Amino acid sequence: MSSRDFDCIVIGAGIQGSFTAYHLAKNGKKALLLEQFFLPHSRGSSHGQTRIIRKAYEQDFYTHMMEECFQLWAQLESEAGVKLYRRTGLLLMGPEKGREFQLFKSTMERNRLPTVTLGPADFSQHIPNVNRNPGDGAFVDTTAGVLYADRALRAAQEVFRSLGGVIMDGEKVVDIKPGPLVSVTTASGVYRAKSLVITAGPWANTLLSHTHLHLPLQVVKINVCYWRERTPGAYSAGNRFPCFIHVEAEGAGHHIYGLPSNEYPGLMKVCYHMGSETDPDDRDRQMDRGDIDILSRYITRHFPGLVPVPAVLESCMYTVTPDHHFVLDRHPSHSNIIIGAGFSGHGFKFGPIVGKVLCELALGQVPSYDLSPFKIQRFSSHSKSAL
Ligand SMILES: Cc1cc2nc3c(=O)[nH]c(=O)nc-3n(C[C@H](O)[C@H](O)[C@H](O)COP(=O)(O)OP(=O)(O)OC[C@H]3O[C@@H](n4cnc5c(N)ncnc54)[C@H](O)[C@@H]3O)c2cc1C
Ligand SMILES: O=C(O)[C@@H]1CCCCN1
Repeated sequence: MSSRDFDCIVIGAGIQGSFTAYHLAKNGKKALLLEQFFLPHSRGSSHGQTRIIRKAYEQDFYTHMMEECFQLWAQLESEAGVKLYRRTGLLLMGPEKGREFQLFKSTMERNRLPTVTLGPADFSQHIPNVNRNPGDGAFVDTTAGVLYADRALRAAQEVFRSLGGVIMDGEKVVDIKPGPLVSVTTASGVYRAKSLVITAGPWANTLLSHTHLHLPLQVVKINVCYWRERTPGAYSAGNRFPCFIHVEAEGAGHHIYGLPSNEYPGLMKVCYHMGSETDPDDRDRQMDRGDIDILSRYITRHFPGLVPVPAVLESCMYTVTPDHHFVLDRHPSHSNIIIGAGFSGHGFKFGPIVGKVLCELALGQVPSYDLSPFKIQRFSSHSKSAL
């Protein structure tokens, strides 16, 4: 094999591509991970200090993946010798009789997951400094917590490299030629491989256009807001304050969620689970702050211990599918091109499993999980394949 020939090429060194490369290397494959920007960078979806990890989901298929996923995160922690997970628990709140709250609750019950239900009387004892809505139900997913995202991305890439994997950063893919050997062109030349995995985050459709496939993906900019505690530590991980998700919160069309103060002492991250459409190459031209207004009102009402003006603002992007489920599938016309896309703002925690199944697909193996919820076919009325 020449230095430009690989068993598999992965395009995009976000969390999904990095874990795919990691699993390929663990399988003894010669893998190349190509990234358009110099690493690390803050232009995609995987940067930043923290993400939520949880088993609480509306659908069983996500909950089922999390069992092994927690183990794989722990394995990466020990391989890289770095702490990636902090257990905090996750408070799930929402109208008790509402559809979403009931879906979360029933998944927890059906799967017998460790849960603490908080009635109105226990709530303020366990969750101080939060004004609960009358009529809201609340429970805690006790194994949930925080993942240290930047560290995790670096760790997956380091282990990949230590296993002989090659990462080429600052190398933007400008063309893909499908075939039994796929050719991938960057400014530095042409690479070839038996299979190709495309994990390009917000740029998925730009890359897929070289293969005449278009997926119904919406790219949105997320304002990542940190709010100052009036009393430092009032909502801190050290004081056992949990992550939270508030579903169907009044006046908000999408979830509002937060992580305890931890990475930036004295600041709690509280965000809106949606944003406004953006071009990933021009992200910060999108200046919509309607979400911040919603959050300020929410914080005034529910988190009296936070100053309701963001102290720190960062930016990130979601790539959203119509049903908010991922795309984990083979290309409909080229079976050796594998697509991981549309992680819809909740894909980070699944990185180790997404990487595992994309690696399995790339190697022609039967995937370890039922991937039917993630098939491209479900968009048949949306996707335009010119082939
Ligand atoms: C604010 C925010 C909060 C979130 N919270 C959570 C959470 O609490 N829990 C959770 O589980 N998930 C969460 N997520 C979602 C999670 O972070 C994403 O689902 C995940 O990071 C997506 O990773 P990715 O690898 O698909 O994309 P990316 O990280 O965007 O990676 C794609 C990579 O491909 C590269 N690329 C693109 N085009 C090319 C090209 N032509 N050539 C070479 N390289 C290319 C890009 O530069 C990029 O590095 C959150 C996301 C955001 C934005
Ligand atoms: O994936 C998660 O756990 C969070 C939930 C809230 C919105 C952002 N993503």
